[in-house]
This record gives sequence, C-alpha cells and structure tokens, in this order.
Amino acid sequence: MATSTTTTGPRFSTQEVTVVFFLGGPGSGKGTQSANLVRDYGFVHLSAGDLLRAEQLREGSQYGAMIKTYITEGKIVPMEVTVNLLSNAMRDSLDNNPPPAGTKARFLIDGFPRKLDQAVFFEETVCTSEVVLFLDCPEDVMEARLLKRGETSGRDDDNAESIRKRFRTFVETSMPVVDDFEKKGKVVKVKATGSVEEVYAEVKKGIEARGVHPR
Ligand SMILES: Nc1ncnc2c1ncn2[C@@H]1O[C@H](COP(=O)(O)OP(=O)(O)OP(=O)(O)O)[C@@H](O)[C@H]1O
Ligand SMILES: O=c1ccn([C@@H]2O[C@H](COP(=O)(O)O)[C@@H](O)[C@H]2O)c(=O)[nH]1
Repeated sequence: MATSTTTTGPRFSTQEVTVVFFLGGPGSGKGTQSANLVRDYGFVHLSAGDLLRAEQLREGSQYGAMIKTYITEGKIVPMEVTVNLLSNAMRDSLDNNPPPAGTKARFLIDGFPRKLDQAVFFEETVCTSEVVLFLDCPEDVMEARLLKRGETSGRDDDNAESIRKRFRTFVETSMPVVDDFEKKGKVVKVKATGSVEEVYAEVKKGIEARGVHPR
C-alpha cells in the first residue's frame, strides 16, 4: 500500500529571510533603535505590540477586548494570536515589498518573543532567528522614559500601575527567553542607558559582528 508522509516545518526558510528578534524591557528603547536599523540595514520592522494594538482596534476583531485587557494588565497575549499576526505580516511584506533581487528579506521583530513557549512555537512554525538583540536597561531609567512617553503616547499601559505590572512580567516571563537564547549563543547584549546615538553605535557594532551589514 502506498503511504504518504506530510512534513510540516517553518513557513519561511532561512535561505529566504533573516529574522532578528529585538528584546529589552519596556521603555529600553527598542522602537527608537528600530527606526535607525530600518534606515541603515534595510530591515522590515515588525513590532508585536503595534500589531496587537492594531488588531485591538480592527473593526470586527474577535480578539479586540481580550487584547486590551492583556495590554493594560501587562500580560502576554496567547501566543497563537501574536504569532499569526507576525507570520501574516511577514507574508504581506514579502509579497508587497520584496527585498532587492539576490538579497534576503530582513525582519526585525521588536518586543517578541516575550515568553519561552512563544519562542519555540515561532521558530518551529514561522522561522528560526539568526540573532537576538537585547537592550539592557535598569528599571528606574525605563520607568522615567515611559512616564515621559505617557504624557503624549495615548497608550493604555504608559501609566505607573501598568508599568509596574509590565516590569514584573518582563522579569518573570521574558528574561528567561533572553537567558535561553544566551545559552544558544545568539544574544547581542547592549547597554541602553546612554544617549540614542551612543546606544545605536553599540547596536551597530553588535549586529555587524554577527554578519549583518548596512544595505
Ligand atoms: N537612549 C535613550 N535616551 C533617552 N530616551 C530614550 C532613549 N531611547 C529611547 N528613549 C525614549 O524613551 C521612550 C521609550 O523608548 P521606546 O519607545 O523606543 O522604547 P521601547 O523599548 O520600544 O518601549 P515599549 O516596549 O514599551 O514599546 C521614548 O519616549 C523614547 O523617545
Ligand atoms: O509578543 C507580545 C508582545 C506584546 N504583548 C503585549 O503588548 C504590550 C505592549 O508591548 P510593547 O512591546 O511594549 O509595545 C505588552 O505589555 C503585552 O501586553 C504581548 O502580549 N505579546
């Protein structure tokens, strides 16, 4: 009798795309540095938080109310929702904004993965990461930045109570992800307390040492 085997694997191959995860506590400066990396290295920036906020506001979304609650509480939205948003955004980008001929698309995935199960699920079903960029910043610095950002951001979670919860989630749930990638030798750690320019200079050094050069 003929048999058939179905193999499932990541949706995108590392021959086709380069994925860099960008991690760091809330307010460490990931979004700010992402803009520099997009400009100089041709990354497509995908912020998991931005995708979730857009889904929260999308008319007809079955997840809107749930996402709002999780974000305000500083909790991690169930991984299937976030991974699906990221994976679809990668597909859209490859279809509508393909990289220059002969080059791989570069995705900078900001604020993800925030939990170990998300990291495993993403790498099994979407794509393996190449590098994990980690901004290391003390809580007092991040808190001051977030409270200042909260004066104009309009974000539901840029207030003292949500910030405290987000820090707790980061320490308890997200730092183990960084530690796990560190053991795998994938982490580029950058101190994030200097000026935007000083931090960027270290970010550039770190990723270029891993073979990612300006484009
Ligand atoms: N090196 C820096 N020095 C001073 N302020 C900074 C620096 N980097 C970022 N900021 C400011 O701190 C605030 C938080 O930065 P940013 O939004 O980039 O952080 P983030 O890590 O993306 O935060 P979140 O995860 O909460 O979205 C912003 O108002 C930004 O302008
Ligand atoms: O993978 C993720 C990323 C984010 N969230 C939720 O969104 C907020 C805001 O994220 P930012 O990166 O600061 O924009 C975060 O506190 C989580 O509640 C998530 O659930 N999963």
